[in-house]
Formats: sequence, structure tokens, C-alpha cells
Amino acid sequence: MNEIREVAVIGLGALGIMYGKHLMDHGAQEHLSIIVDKERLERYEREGVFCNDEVCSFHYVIPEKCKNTVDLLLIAVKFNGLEQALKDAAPFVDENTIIMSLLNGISSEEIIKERFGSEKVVYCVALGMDAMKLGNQMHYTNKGLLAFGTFDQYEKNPKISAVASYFDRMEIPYRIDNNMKYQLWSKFMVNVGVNQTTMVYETNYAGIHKDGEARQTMIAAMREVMELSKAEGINLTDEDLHYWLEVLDGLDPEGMPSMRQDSVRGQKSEVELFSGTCIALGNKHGISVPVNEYLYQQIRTMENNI
Ligand SMILES: NC(=O)C1=CN([C@@H]2O[C@H](COP(=O)(O)OP(=O)(O)OC[C@H]3O[C@@H](n4cnc5c(N)ncnc54)[C@H](OP(=O)(O)O)[C@@H]3O)[C@@H](O)[C@H]2O)C=CC1
Ligand SMILES: CC(C)(CO)C(=O)C(=O)O
Repeated sequence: MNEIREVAVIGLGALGIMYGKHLMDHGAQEHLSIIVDKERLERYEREGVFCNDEVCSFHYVIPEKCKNTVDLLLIAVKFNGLEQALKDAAPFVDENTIIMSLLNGISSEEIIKERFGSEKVVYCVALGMDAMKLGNQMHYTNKGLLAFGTFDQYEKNPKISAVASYFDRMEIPYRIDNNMKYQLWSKFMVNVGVNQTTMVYETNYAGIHKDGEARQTMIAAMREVMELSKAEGINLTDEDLHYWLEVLDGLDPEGMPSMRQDSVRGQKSEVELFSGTCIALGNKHGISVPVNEYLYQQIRTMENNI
């Protein structure tokens, strides 16, 4: 496995800016390309892109002008933008490219595998960051980490060590985890709960810290994921639920999950990734998910005019 040198990011939002700026500050320079379409290119150059009030000098590349493929592609778009992003990123992918999806949920990797081949995908979960983007300004205080690895602890995958060695060089916080199916589901459980509930109850973390309808709805939605996980052989338990409640209780009350940020910005949310997936899995396994059905309906209604 060759050393990773050429890297591209598609999706210059909260996570894309955070990792893009980090890589630039750690010497990636001309080896980092930000994939954009023409409209975004013009907008980003006109308005600038800022990370914690510092201007970012990214090297933008449009798909039509792609000259080289990359060793590592980081996908950091929202779920609604995934299909187009995969089309735009295609010229940058060759048979050796490693692809990591920073998207929440349990669906993006399967979609990417179908598009580019399963051997290219390294499973990844973005954990613990508090990145928030408004307009062209992104702020964060906690960088969190990327957990990545395989589904199977016995699988030997040289791509994992190539990514780890690149992240070491670039000082990107990470953890290798070879039970990634569990990691993806565990994070899915918290997102289904907190992302959807803060959106529907139009609140920040303060709204789910106090006991009341919003917090109870969040927990009930997470419990439905726990039931689905059993049918899928993952077996999330009360311990996982309480782990996440503790994490959530420690978050800045003024902060908000990415889905609530979408709603504040008047953008379509990732509802299909969360309750949309729960409803589909509920149908598949004959498990009822009334709280997720309620959240799905509420969110769809809120998004009617977008
Ligand atoms: N924010 C967070 O703290 C966390 C987010 N996540 C997950 O990570 C994923 C990304 O989230 P986040 O960074 O918040 O998302 P954002 O909405 O902040 O950013 C997504 C960016 O993708 C850009 N984009 C969309 N389509 C394309 C395309 N075809 N080409 C180039 N750029 C494109 C958009 O550009 P433009 O703005 O110009 O339209 C937007 O800036 C989501 O799945 C989220 O759930 C996971 C953990 C934490
Ligand atoms: C866990 C949480 C809520 C914050 O990082 C997240 O993943 C998000 O905002 O989408």
C-alpha cells in the first residue's frame, strides 16, 4: 500500500472546513484539493471561507478540470448532497483511492461502496466535535476524533494502516476501531435521538438537558434504534444509551446538533438518514417505531416549504 500524499475533501461545511484547515496547517498545502462545482468555486472565492475567524486559503478543483486522482478522499457533504457529490468526486477516484465518509447514519458507506467498489471504503465515524457553520463562517472549540476501521476484527486491511500513518503525520486525532458496525450504530442511535428532537422542538442542547417532553421523546427514539439494532445483530443496550446521555449532558447548552443547524439555516435536513432509515428497518423486521414515525412526519411538515 502506497503512502497517502494526495488528498481531496468534498463538502466544505462544518466538518470539511475543520479538517481542510487542519490539513493545511499541517503541511498538506498543494497536496490537498477541495472539490467544488463552478457555482461554489465562485462563491467561495468571492466570499471567502473562515475557520475560527481565520481565512482559509484552499486549493479548489472543479471536476471538469481534474488532472490527478487522489490517494484519500474525505466525503463531508450532508446526506441530501451525497449523490451529486459522488458524481463530482468520480474523476478523482482511481483503483487505489481510499474513501472515507464523515457522514452520520448507517447508509452512506453502502451507497459509496455501490458506486465505487467496496474495497475502496474505510468505515469511519466522526465523534465529539462541536463544529458549527453559519454562512461562510465555521467555529469549533473541540476537534473530536475520527474512529475508523473494519467490521471484522480479524480482517487485515492495509488501508487502515495507510490512513493511520497519514493521520499521524498530519496530527489528526483518531482511533482505530475494528468493530465499526457497532460504532456506526451507536452513533446512529444518538443522532436519531438528539438531532431529530432538537429540530422538532426547535431547541438547542439546553432543551434536551432538562427533563420534559423533548428529552423523553429523544430517549424513546433512541430506544427504538436499540430494538432495531437487536434485529440487525448489533445489540445496543441500556449501557450504550446511558453512555450517550452522559455525553449529551456534558455538551454546551447553547450548542446544537448539525440537523438543528440545517433547520435554523432553512435547509433540508438529513431526516431520511435518521427516522427515514428507522422506518425502513422497522418495516423490514416487523418492528413498530412510532416515535420515529412521529418525528419523520413533523420534520417533513416543517420542511414542506423548503
Ligand atoms: N457538524 C458536526 O458537528 C457533525 C456532522 N456530522 C455529519 O457529517 C456530515 C457533514 O456535516 P456538516 O459538515 O455539518 O455539513 P454542512 O451542511 O455544514 O456541510 C456540507 C457542505 O457540503 C457542501 N456540498 C454539498 N454538495 C456538494 C458538492 N456536490 N460539491 C461540493 N460541496 C458540496 C455544501 O456546500 P454549500 O454550503 O456551499 O452548499 C456544504 O457546505 C453530515 O452527515 C453530518 O450529519 C458528523 C459529526 C459531527
Ligand atoms: C453527536 C452530534 C449531535 C454532535 O457532534 C452530531 O453528530 C451532530 O451534530 O450531527
